[in-house]
Amino acid sequence: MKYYSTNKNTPSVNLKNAVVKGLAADNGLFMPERIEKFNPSFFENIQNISFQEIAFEVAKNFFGEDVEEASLKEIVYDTLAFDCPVVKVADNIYSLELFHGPTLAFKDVGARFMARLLNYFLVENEKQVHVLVATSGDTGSAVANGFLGVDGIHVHVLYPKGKVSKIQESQFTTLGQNITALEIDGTFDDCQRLVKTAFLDEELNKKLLLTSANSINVARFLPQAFYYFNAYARMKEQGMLQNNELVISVPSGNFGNLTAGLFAREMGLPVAQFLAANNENDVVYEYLKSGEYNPRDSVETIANAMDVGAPSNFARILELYGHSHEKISSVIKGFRYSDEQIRETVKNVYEQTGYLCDPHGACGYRALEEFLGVGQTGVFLETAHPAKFTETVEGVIGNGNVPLPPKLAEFMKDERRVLPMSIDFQQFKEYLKQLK
Ligand SMILES: N[C@@H](CCOP(=O)(O)O)C(=O)O
Repeated sequence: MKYYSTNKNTPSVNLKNAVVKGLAADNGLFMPERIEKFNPSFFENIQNISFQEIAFEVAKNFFGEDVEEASLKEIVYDTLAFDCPVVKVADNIYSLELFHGPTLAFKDVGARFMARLLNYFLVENEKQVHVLVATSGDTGSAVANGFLGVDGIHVHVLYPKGKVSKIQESQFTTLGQNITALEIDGTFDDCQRLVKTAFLDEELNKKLLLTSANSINVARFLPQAFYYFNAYARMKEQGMLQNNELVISVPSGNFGNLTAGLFAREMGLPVAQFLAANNENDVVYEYLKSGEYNPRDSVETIANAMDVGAPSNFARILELYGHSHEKISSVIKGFRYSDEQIRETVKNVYEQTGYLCDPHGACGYRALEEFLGVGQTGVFLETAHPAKFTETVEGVIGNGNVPLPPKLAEFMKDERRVLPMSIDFQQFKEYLKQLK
């Protein structure tokens, strides 16, 4: 399969190149040249198929021509060493819990898959690979953990100083080994700008093998489609759909997660409607309403992983629907919530149902509550474990007792080690130039 750039100013590449380069040479995002539809019979029996089997079928659609079947199967099965269950929260509202992986956030699926696929492609490669990753909270830890201790790969995590939760920060600043945390005096968008500029810098690219592990990278982004298929299967299996239309609500920041859902729909997954639930970083929300897209600097919110002012994957959404505002705004409905509304939702859902949402999941839940009509069933993506946001969540539910899962407590033990850096690209470049 060939991958072309959304900017269409550079030749298409094969999967290996798309994964190893991350970003296209013309600053566009790679898109697969085809999206294969499943035969409708696949969905008739999907409830009888396991998560790993479903994921393997989806993976074959994208990667089957470029990765040997047995290896692809091993990569998929090894990636999904944990479950992504669907649980009932309220009448017709379900949570797709994506926080049962090693770093307790949805990024574990894509990051683990990418780490394994990169390893498959680089087996013969002698050169050290430098993975540059910008994070507003969750990607950094998932990528750091996915690549921890992997020979020949060094991960550099850029995160905005003071703008991620304490636990999120400890998850990528305490690991040491082949993981370096760069504390950037700016926003997530500044971090993303620095890494994208590095990918396009000729001098750096002559010297170093640089790649991205953000959802820019197709190997990080496409596997996120796995859990949409599995959610449908498990809901069907447990009689949660009852012939109702399925509405999926996605807390959205860089829009990789929602875009993966759109790809799943293009492959035939029966989804009636997607909801994009934003915090106050609402550039896509505005686009959906008006057709005007004006990226701008992000603002800080309590749903910090979604503090993105220039979402990378918007380019893929435009491409998927031929840049038609009409099509995009019919498939995706936008919702936007203030910090106050997010707190209110965490509290109300907890008091009314006993379910504790994290601030991002709360946006997803609220969008469903506002949108769902008769004959529809909704599922929201619970993108991270609420304990990753104890500072916020405990204050809201008035209960200083959100138990810290042992996996998270482990990260809090070690010493935090960071390299402070400004948003000046030259400083970042000097740092990269001294690497081997
Ligand atoms: N929400 C992210 C921001 C980066 O998104 P990605 O999906 O492109 O890696 C985070 O938590 O870091």
